[in-house]
Amino acid sequence: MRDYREAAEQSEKLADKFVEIRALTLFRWKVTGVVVAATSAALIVAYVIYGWLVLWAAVGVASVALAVTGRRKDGSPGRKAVLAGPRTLMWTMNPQVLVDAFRDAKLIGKDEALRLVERARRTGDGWAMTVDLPATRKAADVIKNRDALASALAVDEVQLIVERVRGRGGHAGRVFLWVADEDPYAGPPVRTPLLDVEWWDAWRPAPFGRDARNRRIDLPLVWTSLLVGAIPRQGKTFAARLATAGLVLDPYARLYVFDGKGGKDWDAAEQLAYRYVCGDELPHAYAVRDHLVELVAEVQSRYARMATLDDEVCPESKITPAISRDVDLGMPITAVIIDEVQVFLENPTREQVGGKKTTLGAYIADLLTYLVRKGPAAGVVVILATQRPDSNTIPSRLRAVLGSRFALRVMDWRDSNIVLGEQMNTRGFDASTLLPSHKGVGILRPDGETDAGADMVAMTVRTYYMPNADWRLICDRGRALREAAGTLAGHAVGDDAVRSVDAAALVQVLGSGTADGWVVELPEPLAAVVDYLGDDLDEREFVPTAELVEALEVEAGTFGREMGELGCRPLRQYVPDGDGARRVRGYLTADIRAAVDRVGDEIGSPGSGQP
Ligand SMILES: Nc1ncnc2c1ncn2[C@@H]1O[C@H](COP(=O)(O)OP(=O)(O)OP(=O)(O)O)[C@@H](O)[C@H]1O
Repeated sequence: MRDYREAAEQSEKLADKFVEIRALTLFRWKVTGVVVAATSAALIVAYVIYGWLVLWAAVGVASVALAVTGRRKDGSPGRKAVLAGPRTLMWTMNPQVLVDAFRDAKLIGKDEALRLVERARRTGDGWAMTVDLPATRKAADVIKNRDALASALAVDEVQLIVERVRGRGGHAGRVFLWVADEDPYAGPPVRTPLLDVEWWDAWRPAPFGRDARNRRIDLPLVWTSLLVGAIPRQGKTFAARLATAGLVLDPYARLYVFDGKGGKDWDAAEQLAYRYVCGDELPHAYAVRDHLVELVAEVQSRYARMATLDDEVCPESKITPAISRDVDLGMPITAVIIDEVQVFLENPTREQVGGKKTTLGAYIADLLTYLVRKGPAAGVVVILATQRPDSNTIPSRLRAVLGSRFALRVMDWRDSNIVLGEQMNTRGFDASTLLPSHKGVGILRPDGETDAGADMVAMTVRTYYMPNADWRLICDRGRALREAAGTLAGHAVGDDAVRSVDAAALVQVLGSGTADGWVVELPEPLAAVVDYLGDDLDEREFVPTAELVEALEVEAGTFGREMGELGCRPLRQYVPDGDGARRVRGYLTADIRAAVDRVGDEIGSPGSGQP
C-alpha cells in the first residue's frame, strides 16, 4: 500500500515537473521572440537612419560576440559526442587521418609520422597514395597488419591494397596504398582473353586473372609447376583449366590430363590429350601410375638426349623453345594436369616398388615429386588441384617442390599455409579470410624463380571466368591446331598403349630424386621437420625445439609428444647466443635421421602396419 502511495506521489511530482518545464520552455520562446522582434526593429530603424553600413557593423559585432562566448576554455575538452557517428574514409582529404590510422593500427609510434611520397590521386576505381614509413619501420609489417589498417581507415579489407614499392625508387619502408571505392571483386566476371586468340605460345605466361586494381595477371608455366587448393565449389577446377588453356592453344604442347573427380569438367580436353584418365576407381589410379612412370622415363631419356645435342642447339642442359617445337627431337612442352589429385595420392593399395613395400598413393606422390623436381628443365609442367590441401594428402616432399601456388578459399589458416607455404599467414596472406561469395578469387604466390615471382610475395587475384562452353571452344581450337600441325598423338588418336619401362632403372632414379632417398610416406610431424630442415638435416648437428615449434607453427607439448612417439627425444645442448652460449632443448639431427630410416624400414618390412 505504502509502495502504491509513494509511486502515486512520485508520478504526481513528475507531472508537476513536466508542467514546470513546459512553462519554462514557453517563457524562453517568448523572451526569444521579444528579443528577435526588438533587435529587428532596432536594425530597421538604424538602417533607415544610417544605411547599410550599420547593418554590416552589427553583423561584425555579433560574430565577435559569438566567437568570444563560444570559444573553448583552456583545459576544457569541449563538447564530445558519447557515441560518434560512423567513421568514413577521409585521408584523401586530410593526410593527418592517414597518419592517425597508422598510429591506431600500431604500425608507427605515437610520436612518429609518415612522409608523403606521392599524394592521394585517383587511379582506376579508387584512391592511390605512396608513403614512406619512419626509419626502421618495415613495409612488410604494414602488409602483414593490413586488417588493422583497413579498420583504422574505415574500409573493408578487400578494398585496401598495400604493396611494398620495390626496385628503383622503392625501399623496405616505402608503401603503396590503394583503396577501392567499393568491393573490387563484386563486379561481373571477366571472360578470358584467350577466347579471342587463335593460338598461344606455351612459353609465354598465360592470362590467369585480374588483381583488385584490374591489372592483368599472367601465369608462367614453363620452368614451374602449380598447386591449386581450395574447399569445394570455390573455383578450383576453373583455375586449373585456365592455367591449362594456354597450353591447349599451343599445338606443340602435349597434355596428360587426369581427373580424379570423374565429372565432365575435363571432357573437352580428351580430344587433344596425349594421355587421359577420368575417374576415381583403382584401374584409374593404376593408369595414372603407369602414365607417370612412362613420363619419368621420358624425362630421363630427354636428359640423355639433350646431353648429345651440340651447344648451339642446347646451350645448357635445358629445353629451349626451338627444341620444344622441333618434332624430330620429340621433346615438346609436356603438362601433367591432375584435378582432385588427392584421389590418387590417398590410394592405400599396397604396391611393391623395387622390392620395397609402399602404397600406390605414396608411389604416385614419388613419381610426381620426381617430375616436379627434375621435369621443368626437360620441359615438363605439373599442375595439381586439390580440395584436401592437408599435409597427409599432399606429402611435404611433394609440396615443397611445387613452385607456384594458388589458394582459393580454404577452411583455416593452416590449410592456407599448406597451399601457400609456411608462415604465409603471418606475412599477411591467409586464404581462409577470402569471402565465400568471391568465387574464383584466390591468393596467388608466383614462383620466385620466375620473372613474375621475383618481385612479389603473393597477390590476390580473381581468375577469369571460363565456363564449360568457352573451355570447349578453346579445346576444339586446340585440337584443330594440332591436326594442322600434325602433332595430334596418343589418346587423342586412340593410342593408349603404355610404353615399356626399365623398372630397375626407374627405382634407382626415384631413390636419388626424393628428399629422403627412398619412397616412403613420413608421418607428421616428422615429414614437416624433414621438409623444414632440407639440407640442414645433414649439415646441422642440433636443432632447438623452439626453432621447430615456431617454424612449423605447432603446439610445443603436442609436438614433443608426437616426436617422442616416433622415437625422437629432446636433449639439452649449448647453442651460441651473442658472445656466449645458452643451453636449450632440442633434437639431434642424427636422431631425426634415424627416425626417418626407421619409418622406411617399417614400411619396407613384410606385414608392417602400413595399409
Ligand atoms: N573466376 C570466376 N568468376 C566467377 N565465378 C566463378 C569463377 N570461377 C569459378 N566460378 C564459379 O564457381 C563455381 C565452382 O567452380 P569450380 O567447379 O571450379 O569449383 P571447384 O572448386 O572445382 O568445385 P569442386 O570441388 O566441386 O570441383 C563455378 O560453377 C563457377 O560458376
